[in-house]
Amino acid sequence: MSQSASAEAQFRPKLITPSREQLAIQVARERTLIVEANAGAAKTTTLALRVGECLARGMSAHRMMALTHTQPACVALRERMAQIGIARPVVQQIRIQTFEEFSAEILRQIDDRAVPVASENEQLRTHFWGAVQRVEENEADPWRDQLNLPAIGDSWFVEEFLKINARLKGTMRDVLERDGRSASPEYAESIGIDYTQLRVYLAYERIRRRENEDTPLFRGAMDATYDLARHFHEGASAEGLRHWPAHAQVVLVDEMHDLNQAMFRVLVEILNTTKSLFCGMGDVDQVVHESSGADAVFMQTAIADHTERSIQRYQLTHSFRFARSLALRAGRVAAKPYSSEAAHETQITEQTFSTDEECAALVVASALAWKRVHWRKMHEFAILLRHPAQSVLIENQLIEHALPFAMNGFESYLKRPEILFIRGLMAVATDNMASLSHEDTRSQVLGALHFFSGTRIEVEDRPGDSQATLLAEAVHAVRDNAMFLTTFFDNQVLRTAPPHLRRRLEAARQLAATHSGPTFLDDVLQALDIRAIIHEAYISKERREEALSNIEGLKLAARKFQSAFDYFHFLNTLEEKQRDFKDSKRLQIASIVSVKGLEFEHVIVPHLTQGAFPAGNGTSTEERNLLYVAITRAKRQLTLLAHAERPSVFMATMSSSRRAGDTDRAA
Ligand SMILES: Nc1ncnc2c1ncn2[C@@H]1O[C@H](COP(=O)(O)OP(=O)(O)OP(=O)(O)O)[C@@H](O)[C@H]1O
Repeated sequence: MSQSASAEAQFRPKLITPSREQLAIQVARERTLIVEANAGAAKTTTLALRVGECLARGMSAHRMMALTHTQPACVALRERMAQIGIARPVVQQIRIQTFEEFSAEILRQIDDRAVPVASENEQLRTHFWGAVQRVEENEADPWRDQLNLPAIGDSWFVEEFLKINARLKGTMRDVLERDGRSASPEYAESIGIDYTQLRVYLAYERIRRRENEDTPLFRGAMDATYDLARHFHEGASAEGLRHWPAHAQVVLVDEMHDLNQAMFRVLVEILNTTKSLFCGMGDVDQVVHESSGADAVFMQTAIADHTERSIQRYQLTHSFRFARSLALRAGRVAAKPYSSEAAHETQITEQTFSTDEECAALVVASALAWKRVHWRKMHEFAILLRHPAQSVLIENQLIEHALPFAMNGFESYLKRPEILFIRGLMAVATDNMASLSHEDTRSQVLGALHFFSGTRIEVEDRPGDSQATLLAEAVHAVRDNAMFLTTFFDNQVLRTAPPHLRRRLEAARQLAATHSGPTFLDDVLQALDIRAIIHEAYISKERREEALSNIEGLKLAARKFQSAFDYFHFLNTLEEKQRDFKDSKRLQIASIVSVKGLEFEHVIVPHLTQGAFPAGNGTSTEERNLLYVAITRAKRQLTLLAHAERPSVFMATMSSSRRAGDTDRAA
């Protein structure tokens, strides 16, 4: 096959020599290809090779299109095409878009007016609180007694809502499954969500879609794909739409494993209305967006089931990103054949720890060792975490060792609401805003004070204004003037906090204003009864535990300073300094999900403890896929840190015959 495919190929790439697997895909004559590829096995590059081949055979770039999930993926695909020798002006003619951009472009011809895009979650929050208000005021709801509406500012509820919103739209479940049924608690349960959340979702969608008019009021992330998919689902046709790719000859989809129902519905419409050659690339073991409806099923028979096409399957099994040592482990995790054609080595190191402090110390030692050799390339060192709370001790130690870092996928623990709440309280108690010098930090602190104390903002002469509007104004005010925080605390927080909480807030403020010394922070937290505050503020057990670990981390770090004030001032200076560092000088602390598709020279995966990673008792597919994504980001070095007594079951999965502490070098 390799010789004939090679002889048949009319496109000769620059810089690389395609492997046998790549060549087979490059020249394949079948109309509908699905390529199952391993991580780092050159999906993007091979799509570029196929484009090169189609161009060499006389097809026009104007009639080619590629759909991806993210902007960086579009850029990467264009870059890869140029790298292998497709002229840049030709690359520019190819329609390469995210599903969302494509859908938005098509909808512009369908909408009867321009629809604003709400790109920030902050913008959606206002509509979200509007939806909560609607549900609250709806006396006609027969299941009203089953509602459990959030207090204004409950960021956990908003966060959950945003996830549910993404999931219901990604899976289109409410569109596909309601079928005339009423939105009852029973129905909510059948689609796996809480009744209150369902009600809020429906109210939110009514606001967004102007009580179900055709053209919505606004679109949030992924709403264009959902709206277009619904448009087709309701029977509308793509015919006659000016920017519809009716004449497309080549249609490509990268990261096909991340397709959800809404994207798939749009893709089906393209496949059914064109005579195009289709090639979709994906890795079923990289599905980690199940929560927004991503489903490997769309790489299986779905296309054959919904179009007239029959599918031909190909594979890409050799990694070019990392060497055989890691390919073997990745293959064991995903239970599939995996080899490597990388020209470099990948070193794998396994170490054990007995306490979380020890684990953090190993991470930092590894980062320092990397820095000694590669100080210019700190951004190529990535610490990949399964849970946000795992960053606490690591951040503390990185700060101690003056190692700058950037966070990806979640906030630094010092920016999480419970810590901001304490920082705000301290600043107010001492009437000194010097530790909150940045306006962003101040506005986050105000939000945290508001949230944890359950404040209901009241402004004279404006009884009709919504809480969301008043809060937004308060945030605006504190950005301009730091001292506004004290005004807000006195006039809003203390005035409306329930009596038991007000007493505790006043006691903590008093203590903070008059005491100092090593036990100072512990005493203030005790006066506050921070446990009770966290318990009241968060509904989820997981979130409460995470908040308490964040507080413990804060206490530990503050103990190393003369007083907690010194620590908060130190933090402030550090925040200022971190802003000055170029991204290339900062190592990365990231959630695994946020680094999909990226690669780093050195990846470290700490906290491989049974119960932490995999979380809970199980080894669900999602946990396994997360591990797979994490380890396959490494190019030259992978460090795995496992608990000495309770190692993650994944350690055994990955290395059948290795002992902990072994260092493995293989080409
Ligand atoms: N034939 C080849 N010879 C050498 N290197 C190659 C070849 N094909 C691709 N590569 C290199 O392999 C690396 C990984 O390729 P690519 O990014 O396309 O993988 P991917 O499958 O899209 O990754 P992921 O699974 O993370 O999304 C790139 O650095 C690319 O330049």
